[in-house]
Amino acid sequence: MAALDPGEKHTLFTSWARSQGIEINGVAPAQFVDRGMGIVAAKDLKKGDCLVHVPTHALISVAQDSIYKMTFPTKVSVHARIATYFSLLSQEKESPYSLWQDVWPSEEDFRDIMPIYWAKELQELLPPAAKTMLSTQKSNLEKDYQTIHPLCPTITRSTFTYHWITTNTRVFYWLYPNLPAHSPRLPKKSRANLTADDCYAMCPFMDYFNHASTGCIPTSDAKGYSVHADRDYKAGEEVCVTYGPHSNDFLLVEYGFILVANECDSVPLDHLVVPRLSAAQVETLKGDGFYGNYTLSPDSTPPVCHRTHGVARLLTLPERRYSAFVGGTDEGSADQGKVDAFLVGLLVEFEREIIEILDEVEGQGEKAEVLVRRWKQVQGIVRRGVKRLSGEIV
Ligand SMILES: C[S@@+](CC[C@H](N)C(=O)[O-])C[C@H]1O[C@@H](n2cnc3c(N)ncnc32)[C@H](O)[C@@H]1O
Repeated sequence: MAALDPGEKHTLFTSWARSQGIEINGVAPAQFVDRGMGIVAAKDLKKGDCLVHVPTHALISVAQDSIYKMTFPTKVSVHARIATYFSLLSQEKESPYSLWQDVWPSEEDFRDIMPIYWAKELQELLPPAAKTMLSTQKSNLEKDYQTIHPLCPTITRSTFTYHWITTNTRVFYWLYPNLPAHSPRLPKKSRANLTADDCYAMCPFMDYFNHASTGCIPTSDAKGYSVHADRDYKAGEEVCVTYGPHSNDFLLVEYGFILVANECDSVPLDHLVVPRLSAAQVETLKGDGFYGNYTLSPDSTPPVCHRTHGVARLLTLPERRYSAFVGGTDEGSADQGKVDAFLVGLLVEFEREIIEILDEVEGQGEKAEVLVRRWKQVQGIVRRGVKRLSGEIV
């Protein structure tokens, strides 16, 4: 349920956004109980209506004068440059973006929801996939802080962390379509060399949109970033965009929330499979491109991915049967019963572990509420996997 009058600071920011040329049509910011701010339809909307357009000159990217002129050494990531820019602005009396910065979640808000801010013992209770993602996130942040600290010693670790996480949770993918392919303003000086980590832009007002697995799909071109309605909306309904086809472990670590129903959800099985492999089997799998990323998806057919079928064959059958399967000369249906029985065994073992972990997580009280919900989802996915693989349900 949204509060339609979100308060003065949001009204002031919205007026400022309009003064920057940002078009806002029939939508407004609103406060929600469980997700901070979001966007609601301020009137009935029609599919295809342009709801928000942020012109290129209003985006904040490393190609924009104010960051480009900071002349960072090339080793400084795009993420770090943007976080540094906003960290430095936060130290100034007057910031050109103060009205925008005023409507961002506070560090206190992040402490509750973002796993990177949680106590170590709570982080230890994350599902394995989320734990791996958190570890990568922590080392990226640390690397960025260590490169920035000598260059900008006035930025404290906590200020940098806050702006790095703010950037992480609010950034849009921007391929610099307004710049020539070899512009010196491109982070790698040639469009062909860009990776996803180079393509960051902060978009004022657009960053109010919350995520849904089915929602509006933001689009960009040389003129800027836009959101069009993906369907008709009634006045008062929340309008979401989709951040991408992400699992709930990813959403939890990168954005601090999980969806109740997430059609893109899955449970990686690497922590169950990899410890069972001998060094020789690891080499074989690497050589065949079948090492790691073993995934259980509750609703796909079959419920585990092709890679998992491959590794399960290596672990249960003579190697030639595995080779025939990964080489594509045998689709492996004759061995399917044996392979499925092996997978069911793995999942039943995981289910036992989950019951113990849930006991521990439930003992952590209110601060672990999202973890309890996530582990129950994982339990549901694993149970469904067992039933489908054992033929109890289709
Ligand atoms: C781009 S911001 C969206 C605006 C944000 N809610 C705010 O208060 O400013 C992304 C953040 O919004 C929250 N969020 C987005 N979608 C959500 C959802 N479906 N459920 C709960 N929180 C969500 C998460 O905290 C996420 O890190």
